[in-house]
Amino acid sequence: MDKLIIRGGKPLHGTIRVSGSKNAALPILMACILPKGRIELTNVPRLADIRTTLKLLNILGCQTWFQDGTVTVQCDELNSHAPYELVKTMRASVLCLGPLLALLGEARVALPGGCAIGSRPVDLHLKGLEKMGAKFELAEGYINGTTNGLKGARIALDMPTVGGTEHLMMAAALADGETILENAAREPEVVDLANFLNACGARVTGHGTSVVRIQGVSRLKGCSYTVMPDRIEAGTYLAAAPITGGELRLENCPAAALDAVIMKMREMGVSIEPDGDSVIVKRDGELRCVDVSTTYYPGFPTDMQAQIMALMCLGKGAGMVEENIFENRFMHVMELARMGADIKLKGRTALVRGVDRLVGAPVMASDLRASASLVLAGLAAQGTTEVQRIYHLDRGYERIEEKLRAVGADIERAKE
Ligand SMILES: CC(=O)N[C@H]1[C@@H](OP(=O)(O)OP(=O)(O)OC[C@H]2O[C@@H](n3ccc(=O)[nH]c3=O)[C@H](O)[C@@H]2O)O[C@H](CO)[C@@H](O)[C@@H]1O
Ligand SMILES: C=C(OP(=O)(O)O)C(=O)O
Repeated sequence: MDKLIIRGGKPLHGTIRVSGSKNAALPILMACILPKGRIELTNVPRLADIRTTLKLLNILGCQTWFQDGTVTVQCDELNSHAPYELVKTMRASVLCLGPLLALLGEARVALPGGCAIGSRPVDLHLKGLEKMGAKFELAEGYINGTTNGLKGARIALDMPTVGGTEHLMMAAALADGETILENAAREPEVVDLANFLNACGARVTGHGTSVVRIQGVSRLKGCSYTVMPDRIEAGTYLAAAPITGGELRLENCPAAALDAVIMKMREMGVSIEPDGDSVIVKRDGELRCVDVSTTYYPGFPTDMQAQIMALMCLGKGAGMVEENIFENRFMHVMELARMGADIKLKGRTALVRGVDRLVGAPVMASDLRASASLVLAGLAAQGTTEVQRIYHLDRGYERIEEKLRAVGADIERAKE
């Protein structure tokens, strides 16, 4: 297992290019099952989750090639079994269920894993597919699904689930008739998937609003498509400049998709100025603690909660961080405390009181964004921080230590 060793206290200066979005690329790759014909995706990040997805596509019968950020996929003969070994590491792999049902009328997909941040059921995915005419049995950790043909339906989601909205959009793309998704997720990655499906010949409208309409078509064709930049990777580097007292230019930064994060950071005393497709970020006076409450897009994203908390650890005053999406997404709190942070946890809320300094310590990464918050804290801390179990980080951050080293961080990867 790898760990990161960070000797902190060095202000970061320079340019970081934001990679393609993991959370857009994963569902788009799963949707590559649907079209007949070759698909070329550019701006795909080199991440553990992408490699896992490509392996899963191979097992499902697709041919894949991945070079220099471009993935080519061709799926001719499909088979319907997604095994536990691959699905367990990555929740997004459950998204192959709907496309397989649409194309083959049957699918056997292991119940998914993913980050340990809550129970993360897929009941809304299954309920929606059932409304479209699928039947499911759960046995031995597998979802066994069958259908005599998916049919368009009106589906009102109990909550605007991102994966659920994506899953049902994919299945509906080849269903018979119109599907209307109400209370749909509005996240930019949902919009990116809809744009990809439309580039393949699907008829999706309303994406980016809470009512998405999908008029089923009989077949989809191949296409070329560029994946959107990663708003959460960008947000993490937005925090890296002020936490170290440096100044960064982030190229290819999806600023519009980061509105809520940028507004909060400005409230904290961070200057973020757009410059074409880049932003320039630095501290603007003293850092201040603020209140943050995670919610659905366009609100403050849960995937940035741990990183903004790391930044608040060094702010003046106190602020409340409320986590409203996942019930167990505060695993970074204990680790940040080991570095000298003052955080009190009560249920879904963390009270952060800013301290003058953090001190390096050995810490354990528990999930993807918790790991990112520990790296940020380590960059700012005095002394050496060792972040253990960084395989979580490798799921979502492309070449993180290279990118940070290039802007002046003292960070290296070593074996645990
Ligand atoms: C690969 C990917 O894109 N992951 C993102 C996606 O995850 P994911 O798609 O899993 O997140 P959802 O929006 O589905 O989950 C939101 C909430 O709904 C609950 N829920 C969801 C589905 C369901 O069938 N039943 C149910 O109860 C979940 O447990 C959670 O509490 O959106 C999350 C919320 O923005 C992000 O944190 C993840 O980074
Ligand atoms: C929680 C995340 O990913 P996943 O849904 O793949 O576990 C994330 O990207 O922060």
